Amino acid sequence: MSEEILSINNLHTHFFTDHGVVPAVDGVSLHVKKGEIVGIVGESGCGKSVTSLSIMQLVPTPPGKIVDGSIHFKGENLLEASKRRIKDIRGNEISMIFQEPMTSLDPLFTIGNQIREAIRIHQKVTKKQASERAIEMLKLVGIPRAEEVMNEYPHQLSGGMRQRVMIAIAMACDPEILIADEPTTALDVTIQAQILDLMKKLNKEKDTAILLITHDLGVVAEICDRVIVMYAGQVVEEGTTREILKDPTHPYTKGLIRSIPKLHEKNQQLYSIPGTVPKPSLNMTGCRFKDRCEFAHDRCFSENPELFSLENNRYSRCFLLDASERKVVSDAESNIRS
Ligand SMILES: Nc1ncnc2c1ncn2[C@@H]1O[C@H](COP(=O)(O)OP(=O)(O)OP(=O)(O)O)[C@@H](O)[C@H]1O
Repeated sequence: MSEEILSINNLHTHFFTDHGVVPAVDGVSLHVKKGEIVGIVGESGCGKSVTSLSIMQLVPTPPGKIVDGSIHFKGENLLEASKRRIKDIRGNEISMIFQEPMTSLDPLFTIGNQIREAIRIHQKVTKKQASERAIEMLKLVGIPRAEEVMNEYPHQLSGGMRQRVMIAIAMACDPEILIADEPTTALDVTIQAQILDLMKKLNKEKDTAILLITHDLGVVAEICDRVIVMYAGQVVEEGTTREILKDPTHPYTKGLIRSIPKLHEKNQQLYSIPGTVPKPSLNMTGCRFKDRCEFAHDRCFSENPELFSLENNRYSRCFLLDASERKVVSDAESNIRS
């Protein structure tokens, strides 16, 4: 697991609206290796979806525009690639699945039709060969009665089954990387667990890298090797899932972890981070999280911290990480707890 296949550097994607410029993605860098599962996590409005849409150049233009940065896929800068090349990569080398499969599937066409179509766009195969591949894919994603389901319409399937179909379509051309934007959010927990298991299985069997976008750290904990925490258009923390969950350094990550309900605690008081994610704007000053941060001090209001590099390939955007100030975090925390 070493070859880097996706590399985003200093990406800036803006929306030019009547109310001003929204820097939805503001200097994001992220890297995905072959076979790796990387999670992008953050609350609604943090810029997760716009980051993933930027990769496939699916940001609505206008009002959106990638204004700076680079996106390399296996060494090729996608921002310099032709429209034809991007179309060829989409659904072939890089596939995407979204939250609500009903809106991605066409209600007027059978499941078989839609998978066959997805295969034939990218591969020179006969209709019969495409049908065989489609059935093989439906079986791979655990759809019972695959042959019959080929002739059914999306509304005849449950939400979980529709999401499996979407994964089958996404995986039909053996992509190098699957971008999954909140793939389990619309599903109930047991189905959610099955879909995550399926993604894990496909990742293992096919060595497909997965970029998983979610607001749910519980989902990240289930399947991701590494996690990138986004806040108001920027990366605020990055590291292995294990390290981040065990020892989060950014107050936002700490808040997200505190918000995960504990299974075995009776009468627990559910925690939520006070306030909401600010709408990004070009004239924001200071740390973006300062208004919701219990540790914010003067410097946080005047200066936006850089993404500091820590040990073990970890990164965090917080002044409290300075050796002396780090102590302040622990002191403040122990005061709060006592
Ligand atoms: N078409 C658009 N026009 C203007 N602003 C937009 C547009 N699309 C997204 N934004 C803004 O970009 C920012 C990032 O949005 P994005 O959808 O990437 O967030 P997210 O973290 O994926 O949230 P969610 O989980 O709700 O999808 C938000 O402030 C959002 O309002």
